[in-house]
Amino acid sequence: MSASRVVAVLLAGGTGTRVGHELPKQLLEVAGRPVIAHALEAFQRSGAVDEIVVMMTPTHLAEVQALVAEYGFGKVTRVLPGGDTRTASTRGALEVLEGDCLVLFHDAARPFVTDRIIAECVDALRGGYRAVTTAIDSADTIVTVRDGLMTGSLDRSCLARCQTPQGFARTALVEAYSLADEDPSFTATDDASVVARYLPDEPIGVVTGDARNFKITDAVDLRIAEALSDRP
Ligand SMILES: Nc1ccn([C@@H]2O[C@H](COP(=O)(O)OP(=O)(O)OP(=O)(O)O)[C@@H](O)[C@H]2O)c(=O)n1
Ligand SMILES: C[C@](O)(CO)[C@H](O)COP(=O)(O)O
Repeated sequence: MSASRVVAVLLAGGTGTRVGHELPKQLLEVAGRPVIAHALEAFQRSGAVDEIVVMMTPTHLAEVQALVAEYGFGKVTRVLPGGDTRTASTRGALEVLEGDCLVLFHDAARPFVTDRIIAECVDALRGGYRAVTTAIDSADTIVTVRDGLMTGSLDRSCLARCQTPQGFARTALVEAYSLADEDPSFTATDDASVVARYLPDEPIGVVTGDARNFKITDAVDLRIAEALSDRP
């Protein structure tokens, strides 16, 4: 097992357009505290994590700095402005991280990440994987749609729905993003897919996720989160 330090990066640079509030969704309250505070609490509590960096919507850095102080999240070393896209926020974090650290990227919009998931992601990296994603089975059949018409369906036995954290040896993710820089058609909605695409020989471990670790995406998800927080 390597002794590399583990940095959790909370990706909180979005504005939450689909939720539709004026405040970014990660600052909206669920069970009496901001969504991002729930996620921060999990990484603060985890014995597997040494340091936390937050990539926040540039216009709302002060709110996060204030809540870090209020809740005493002592592992948070930096609250930095996120980029225009999720991957730009990831790149921003990679620019400030150094050395052979292990990095867990987590959506601040997933408040109910569990201790087990965090620990298993770190174990997988310490066990030798240079990339790992959290994922759960899909209960739904996934189909392809074009121009409003269903064009086919995918074999569900080899599909999974990605959650976060996604973890990496820092150097592996830097390498993948450097190759992505040379691709004019680059787009991605998560980080593990960047490794899958640009470092195809790199095995990517899969940690079993949890239905509670869902992403607050639409307004209804705030109500679901509120209900779940009453029933652990
Ligand atoms: N420029 C961005 C965009 C998103 N994120 C973060 O990535 C996670 C997943 O993104 P998403 O759910 O799409 O959040 P938003 O971009 O805020 O939502 P929307 O797409 O509805 O605007 C969130 O924690 C979000 O804050 C980020 O760090 N930087
Ligand atoms: C990273 C992610 O949460 C994995 O499911 C997802 O891809 C983020 O997508 P979003 O459109 O930025 O919410």
